[in-house]
Amino acid sequence: MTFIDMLRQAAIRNDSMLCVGLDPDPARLPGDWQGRPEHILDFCAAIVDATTDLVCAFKPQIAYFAAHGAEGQLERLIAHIRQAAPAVPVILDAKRGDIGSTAEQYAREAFVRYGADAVTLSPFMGFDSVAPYLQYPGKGAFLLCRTSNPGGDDFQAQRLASVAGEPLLYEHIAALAQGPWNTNGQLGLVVGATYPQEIAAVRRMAPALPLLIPGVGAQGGDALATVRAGYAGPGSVVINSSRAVLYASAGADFAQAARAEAERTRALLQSAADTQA
Ligand SMILES: O=c1ccn([C@@H]2O[C@H](COP(=O)(O)O)[C@@H](O)[C@H]2O)c(=O)[nH]1
Repeated sequence: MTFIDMLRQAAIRNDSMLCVGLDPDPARLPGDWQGRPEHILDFCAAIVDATTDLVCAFKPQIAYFAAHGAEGQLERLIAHIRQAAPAVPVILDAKRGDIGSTAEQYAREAFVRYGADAVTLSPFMGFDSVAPYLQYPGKGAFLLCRTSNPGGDDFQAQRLASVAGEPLLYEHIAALAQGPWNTNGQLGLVVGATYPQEIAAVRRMAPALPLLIPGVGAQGGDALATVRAGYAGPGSVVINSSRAVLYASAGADFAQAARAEAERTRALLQSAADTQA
């Protein structure tokens, strides 16, 4: 089954557009695990177990594992998700972008070593830096388009005088992903919940692409405006929340608190979709 099909089916089955982001910071682990990176897997597995029926995807952020020499724990975590939630896709947030020969290795890392269903990529180095990921049939690739951080303005909001119609850079990326770059229907776009107007603009340009939307929760993005701007049916938006779910409680009840926060966020997002329908 392709990533796109898996995402749509998980969204329908769990009635959810929520993606729980797995960004385990050892300094914020609960109780006795605090400051102990060897418990990253224990922590993330407990979060996964508490939320499997509430999400359309899980998104581990590779930096939180690699920074602590915990790549082995990331491998075991993804294997755990396969067992605990076989129908929920895994999006590896790696934001890779390099020349083709190196990209081949990064693609192998994401899809063979970790067995992820989709990966995040920077399109900055052009199509040949993206193409190696498209050699894996059915796997997904989300291109950074209009990121959630304020510094995204520095490049993404600049006008491209060299392209007909003078689009902004992020609009150009959306047009490429919707059109010539999407050779096998594997691409999606990353658009921040902190910029709902830009989500709407991207949705107009790319009506069929899945949008990975971080920025609700800890970054303060407007969840309702996000859904209204981007939702186009099950699997069309993957709205990520990491810290707000992971660290809902620092105590022994951390997994229950994560579930409660995930339930609250899922319901909020669904309410916006329901009022739109
Ligand atoms: O534009 C982007 C792209 C990726 N991210 C990633 O999403 C999560 C957000 O975490 P929160 O704790 O919910 O703020 C994190 O892994 C980022 O690396 C993003 O925030 N913005």
